[in-house]
Amino acid sequence: MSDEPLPAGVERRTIGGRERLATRGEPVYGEPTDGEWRAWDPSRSKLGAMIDLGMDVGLEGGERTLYLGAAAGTTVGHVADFAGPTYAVEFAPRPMRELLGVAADRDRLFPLLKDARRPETYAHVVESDLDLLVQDVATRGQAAVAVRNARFLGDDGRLLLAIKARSEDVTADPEAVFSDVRSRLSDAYRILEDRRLEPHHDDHLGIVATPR
Ligand SMILES: C[S@@+](CC[C@H](N)C(=O)[O-])C[C@H]1O[C@@H](n2cnc3c(N)ncnc32)[C@H](O)[C@@H]1O
Repeated sequence: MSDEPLPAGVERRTIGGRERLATRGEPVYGEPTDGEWRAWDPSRSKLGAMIDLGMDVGLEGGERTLYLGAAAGTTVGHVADFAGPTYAVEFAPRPMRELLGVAADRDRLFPLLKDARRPETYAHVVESDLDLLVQDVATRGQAAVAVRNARFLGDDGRLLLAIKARSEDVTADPEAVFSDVRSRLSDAYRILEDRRLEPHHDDHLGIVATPR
């Protein structure tokens, strides 16, 4: 838990007898609720973990957002509760079906069944000059995906990136993987902060960066 300011629309509230991160919206994954507020579980969300651990994510609320690796909408549902228009890219049809249900309750969430390695296939739909790019694809080549999608961010935009070490190389030392990712990202980004996401997620690195 930390004193970093939270984006408008994200609060620490007592739900179910303890203080938790929360956003206002329809429940998505059986999370505890209190009135309109629903708990944001950092152990099920890399972005939730980054915020809970006090990383300076630089969000204010209302950001125009591209989210890569949306899965069934656990995290992007929270993002769409506090952000502006939120484009959610996912390439697997099965989680996409659930994501469509999450979007049905959120008029700012736009699911796209697309491959994040091929941004040219959604560049005609997604706005440019975005405020925020969130990425959690957990597949090999995570840095390359972030670099390819930098084109959507405005000069002052933010990248909030989760890197899963085992997705790059199950046998490698996670610190060696993270060091390689930092170096590859430097083609397109300046890293502002990074930290490991334990105890919420083992062998993951959270990165806050801005375009070069
Ligand atoms: C760790 S899960 C994401 C969890 C999600 N971010 C959350 O917190 O709710 C990774 C997701 O990224 C998707 N994914 C992986 N590579 C992708 C790609 N190239 N394009 C689009 N989606 C991809 C996977 O299908 C999977 O659903």
